[in-house]
Amino acid sequence: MRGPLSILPLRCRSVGLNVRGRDLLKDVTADLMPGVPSMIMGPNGAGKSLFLRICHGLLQPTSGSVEWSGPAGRAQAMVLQRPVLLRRSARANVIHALALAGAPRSERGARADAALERFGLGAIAARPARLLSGGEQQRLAIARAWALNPQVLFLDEPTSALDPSGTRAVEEMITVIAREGVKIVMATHDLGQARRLAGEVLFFHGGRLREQTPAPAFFEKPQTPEAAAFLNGDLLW
Ligand SMILES: Nc1ncnc2c1ncn2[C@@H]1O[C@H](COP(=O)(O)OP(=O)(O)OP(=O)(O)O)[C@@H](O)[C@H]1O
Repeated sequence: MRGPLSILPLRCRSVGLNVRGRDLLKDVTADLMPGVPSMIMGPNGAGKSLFLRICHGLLQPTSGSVEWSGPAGRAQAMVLQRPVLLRRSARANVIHALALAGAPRSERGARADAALERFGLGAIAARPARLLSGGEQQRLAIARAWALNPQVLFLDEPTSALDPSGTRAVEEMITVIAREGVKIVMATHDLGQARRLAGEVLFFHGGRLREQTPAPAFFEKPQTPEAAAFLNGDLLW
């Protein structure tokens, strides 16, 4: 774990999100602990993205509470499915994020270079970020988030728009980052990907957390019929 004080566990208690009378999330209670990657799984519309957004602080729940164990401010970051990149070079995108995070001006260039090199992106540093391929853009967005030294990194379906080689490259980055001690919390509905990356699975269906289970047990013997149907390819929403 980086930094002296861990912001984990993240404690979600009876979290609900009701929009115009509809429960998009209901009674979600979970602890996100330091350690292995947590995969947020479930069919389309299950509430995975909403849960991540609430954990990250982009959305406020309408009931319940979400509490970090320490000052979380800049110690947690999120990468979206389609990352937002500025109309600047790849390197300038990382430098801009470091500036927003308050990194001293004198350090930004070196830290940006280190982040790009760390993930094999040195060759694209000077290229306009918006003209990179989808896979390169996603890797840049993850490198940019990593450059901020987060303790927790939320990823919302980071490979859903990528081809197999782009997906593999992103998964390799995520594995490296997780091994460094950064807590990964990631939504995916790609079963193969979840098997490759998950330490535990939080399975959502219909806005509810149906189970939170260590990955091997989830894939071998899920606790709920909905998760079993999902693993079988029979649960589409
Ligand atoms: N701002 C909103 N207002 C109303 N409904 C919303 C809003 N955002 C999401 N929803 C609905 O909430 C449900 C859960 O959405 P969410 O994006 O969390 O699903 P998901 O599990 O991430 O699905 P997918 O795998 O398709 O991305 C969906 O039915 C969605 O249409």
